[in-house]
Amino acid sequence: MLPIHVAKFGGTSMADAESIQACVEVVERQNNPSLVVVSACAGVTNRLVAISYSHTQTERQRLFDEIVDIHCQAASALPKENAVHHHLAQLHQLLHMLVQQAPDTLESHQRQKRDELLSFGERCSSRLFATYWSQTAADVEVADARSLLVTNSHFGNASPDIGKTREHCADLREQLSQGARVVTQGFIGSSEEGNTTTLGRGGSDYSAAILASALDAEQLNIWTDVAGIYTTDPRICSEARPLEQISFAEAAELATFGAKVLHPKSLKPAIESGIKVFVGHSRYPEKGGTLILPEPDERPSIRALARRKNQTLLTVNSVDMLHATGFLARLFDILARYDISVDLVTTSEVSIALTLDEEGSQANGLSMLPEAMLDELREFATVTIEQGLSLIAVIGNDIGHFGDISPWVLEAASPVPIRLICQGASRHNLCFLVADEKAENIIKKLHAKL
Ligand SMILES: Nc1ncnc2c1ncn2[C@@H]1O[C@H](COP(=O)(O)OP(=O)(O)O)[C@@H](O)[C@H]1O
Ligand SMILES: N[C@@H](CC(=O)OP(=O)(O)O)C(=O)O
Repeated sequence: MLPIHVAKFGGTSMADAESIQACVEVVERQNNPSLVVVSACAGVTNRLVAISYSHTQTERQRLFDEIVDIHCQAASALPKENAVHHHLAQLHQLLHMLVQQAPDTLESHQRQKRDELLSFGERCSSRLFATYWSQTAADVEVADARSLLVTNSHFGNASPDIGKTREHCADLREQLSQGARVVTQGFIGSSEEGNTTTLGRGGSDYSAAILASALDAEQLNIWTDVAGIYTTDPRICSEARPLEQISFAEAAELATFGAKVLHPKSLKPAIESGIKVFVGHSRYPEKGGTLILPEPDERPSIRALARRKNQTLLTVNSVDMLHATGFLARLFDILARYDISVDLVTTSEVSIALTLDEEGSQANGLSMLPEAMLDELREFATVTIEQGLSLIAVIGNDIGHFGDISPWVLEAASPVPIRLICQGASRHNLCFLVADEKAENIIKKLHAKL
């Protein structure tokens, strides 16, 4: 019996009938028993998020109609009499009931209901994938991820319970080893109380990694719309090159600093379980891809560049900070209470500058700078907010330990002012902030020297 593989297909690979059929071919070409984990069809989750924040019924109905259209398009290559049309109609009916409800006023209820709403994207796409698959193969089943992946009740950004998930995956492991073809949903899980949860935007990679670990899989294959991890986002720089290999640590840094191709959390379960991760193109699997390994053959000092747009720089200035203890603890406590995660930090005698990831929060419809939080900060400090910044990360190995790359960065950025620069906390990156509109050009200049 060959070891189990997990194949994850992202929203771009699930965009329409033709793309889904290409994914089925990819899976059918694999020799190993594979669990397929799918994301919602491209554009569906964004619309579901928009529904959950929209206060007008007309807007909600319009978004719902667009979702139905996306699914009908995706099902268009299936015979009219196929049961999937009936299944989709049932799911759409359930979704419509949620769409018609006015948004809840209680934030905690709202979060729980939002996760229920967001789950429909993957619930529909998994059904579509399984149906296309069953056109060419027997014994295709859909496993509800909510009976496999157990999480806490942190709706919108739930954390997995690895032990319980493992227990819940025992039957699935058996089924796969007996040759069953199983499709499940990425992104969604269930709390112990049985409520639907989601793992955060882009979380299907994370689901796939958690399930791969729970199934003792040998390899996790992430199939997307690019032939692997590139030296930088090929949409920014046409000169970007695919990387044959990259280390877990470098890939994690790339993902954290904006390379959408991989979810930042997805590597942890893979590292812990020693699972190899491969990233490839679902339309052109023959192009090869990137293997993420603990020890790649080469460890160049600069491997790749990443960019995260829409960064907010918060500068908190207070003379109380001078020689004071507990100041940072107080500041971070306030941020944590408002669920704000901090990225880069620099400090001086009386001020601290930190970046907050606005793009990620906006994708979830959240405000990055709630007034109540700013009021609490203003009780003991002056607060300055700068927006419209891009974080550029230079990623590699032993950065700052053997030779200094900052002159190279400063030269590429010049004459654009650098608002903040961070190096030293990790051997794998150097990060800096510049105005959003200047970032692409700087990346191209830096990339030309890679
Ligand atoms: N370093 C990188 N290498 C490859 N792709 C990258 C990189 N940085 C950003 N990307 C972007 O990530 C996209 C794939 O991620 P995403 O759109 O989330 O795919 P999926 O729908 O498969 O989850 C690519 O189209 C590419 O533009
Ligand atoms: N559908 C979810 C989960 C996901 O991972 O999607 P994708 O694989 O298309 O990034 C989202 O859009 O957030």
